[in-house]
Amino acid sequence: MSSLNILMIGAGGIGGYYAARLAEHGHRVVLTARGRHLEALQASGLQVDYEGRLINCPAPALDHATLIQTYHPDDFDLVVITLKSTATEPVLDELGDWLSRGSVPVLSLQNGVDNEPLIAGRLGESRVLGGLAVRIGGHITEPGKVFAEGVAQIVMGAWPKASDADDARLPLLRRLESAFNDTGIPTTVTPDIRYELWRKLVINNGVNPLSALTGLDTRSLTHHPEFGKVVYGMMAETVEASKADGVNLTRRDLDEMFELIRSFNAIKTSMLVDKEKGRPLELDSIAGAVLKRCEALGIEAPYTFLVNALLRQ
Ligand SMILES: NC(=O)C1=CN([C@@H]2O[C@H](COP(=O)(O)OP(=O)(O)OC[C@H]3O[C@@H](n4cnc5c(N)ncnc54)[C@H](OP(=O)(O)O)[C@@H]3O)[C@@H](O)[C@H]2O)C=CC1
Ligand SMILES: CC(C)(CO)C(=O)C(=O)O
Repeated sequence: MSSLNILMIGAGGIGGYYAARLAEHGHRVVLTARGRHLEALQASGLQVDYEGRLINCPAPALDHATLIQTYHPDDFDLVVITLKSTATEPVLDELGDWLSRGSVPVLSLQNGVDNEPLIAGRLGESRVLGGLAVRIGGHITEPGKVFAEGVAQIVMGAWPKASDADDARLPLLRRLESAFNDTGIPTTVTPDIRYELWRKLVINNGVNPLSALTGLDTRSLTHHPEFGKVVYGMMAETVEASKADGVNLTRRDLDEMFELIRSFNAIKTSMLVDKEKGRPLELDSIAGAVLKRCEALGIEAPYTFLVNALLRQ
């Protein structure tokens, strides 16, 4: 199979990990970053510490102004967005006109259910692939260096759904699924990515804000006699919120997601990492997204309301 050309926008914990795995299997990857992380990537390349193995990835790394001057969007088979959700809109402002010059599909690998609509609003639905990074914990440990753990799956699909059997995104999705699996990234294509994004939001609303508030990892939270109940309560509120988007998650989704995170590694959530580094938190796209939907449905979400309010203080 021919190698892929992939542009990874915002190559931090998640983007850095997947980029390194793809590059070590011969795919061409270009990274974007900024600040000291970018300087380190340009000086010494990306180094990923994954499950006791060091992966060195000498992929080119650029800021967005240089990207625009150097490349045409259709130089790539795929653009992957691995920014924090707080950066989706500002980066679409930076790169939207450039992306509009081409037709390359854009895959979001971010948490939350509101990134794909933002990208679609700018580029049109037919270019958008929704996606999520599942069972992975990853973060920048120092400029140029990423630590990652977990089986690190990807689930992706045409957003919100393929228009028909001739949808041009379907052959690309099949090609990506096959290439990613060959590199050791367990990947599945789903016909209903919004459902999967909401199931992931159940996990993220359950553990991310509470971990940022308490400083506890996912295992400590989900096994804690009191916090475990709060996690379950916040997950249940997310299941209710999904109904506002016509994604009717059920008690079964709730229990499956609770069990998935309860049995996963003890992960320091991405929101806890951001809190410790004094960076903006993805609160609007996680707790805020749930509260907005519950308000529209006229229902209370007291756990999410309280934890969100305490964190925003
Ligand atoms: N980390 C995890 O374990 C998991 C994270 N996720 C989700 O994946 C997504 C990515 O998370 P994560 O990898 O942790 O994020 P990171 O913060 O580690 O990486 C994002 C990178 O994008 C950079 N960036 C932001 N704006 C720009 C810009 N304008 N130009 C160039 N670079 C920019 C950031 O730089 P700067 O630091 O300067 O802002 C940062 O280096 C999130 O939605 C997260 O919720 C999902 C599963 C697990
Ligand atoms: C909770 C976790 C690790 C699940 O993959 C996650 O998505 C995050 O930290 O943002």
